[in-house]
Amino acid sequence: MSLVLSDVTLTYPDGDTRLTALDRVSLRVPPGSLTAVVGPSGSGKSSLLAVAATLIRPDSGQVVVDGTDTAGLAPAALTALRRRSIGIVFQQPNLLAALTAVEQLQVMAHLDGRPPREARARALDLLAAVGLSGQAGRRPGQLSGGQRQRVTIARALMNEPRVLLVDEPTSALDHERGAAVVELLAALVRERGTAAVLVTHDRSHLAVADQVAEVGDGRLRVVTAQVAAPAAG
Ligand SMILES: Nc1ncnc2c1ncn2[C@@H]1O[C@H](COP(=O)(O)OP(=O)(O)OP(=O)(O)O)[C@@H](O)[C@H]1O
Repeated sequence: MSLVLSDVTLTYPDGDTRLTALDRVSLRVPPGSLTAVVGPSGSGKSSLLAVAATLIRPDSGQVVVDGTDTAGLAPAALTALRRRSIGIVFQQPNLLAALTAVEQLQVMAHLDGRPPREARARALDLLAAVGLSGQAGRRPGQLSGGQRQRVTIARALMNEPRVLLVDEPTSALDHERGAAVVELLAALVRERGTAAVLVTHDRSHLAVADQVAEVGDGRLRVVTAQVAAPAAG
């Protein structure tokens, strides 16, 4: 199992008391599968992703990424695990304005200390995989919204993460382009054996998911579990 959350509780300070954002949440995401997370605004979806990304430590419960229990890790080890094993795609494509598409990906490999020549070849392959071979030399200002979001997905996959966390990647796109991005995401994670979690408000995206989890009042309920646990990874 690439990502396991067990009995995770997360609270935030709220005046004199605490607000429970996640209440004993458990979720298992196998390699090569996509789990969609849906729920109303304020139900805890982003909190769930932040905990899975090890950006926030829960009050209690366990977060296991690629077999490593993150609870006991010091900040430096946590950063290394995150860089190596977790890819994150945010709602808004946060690309660097001055860099071309291929350079956006190369930066990730550079941060991870990978050789530049190998990184460039891999970056070009990934851009081809997301349908952008012709746009590798373009800067964000020369790309459409859907193309920019594809670059962020390719970038998140650059260091071959075991876990990919995606927060509402299509909120800036029209329905058709949004559906294309989500279908591409599902195909990529299956092909690469990545365990992906996709937060979405668009129920039409649920059709491509292997597992659908619904959050409400901090609780999480897996409403469909069709995950056949592919052998890869
Ligand atoms: N840093 C914080 N401090 C205090 N409360 C917070 C903080 N972040 C989130 N919350 C609260 O925790 C709850 C869950 O928030 P979260 O952002 O996880 O929901 P969400 O489902 O992602 O919402 P949306 O769909 O609107 O993005 C909300 O009640 C929110 O107000």
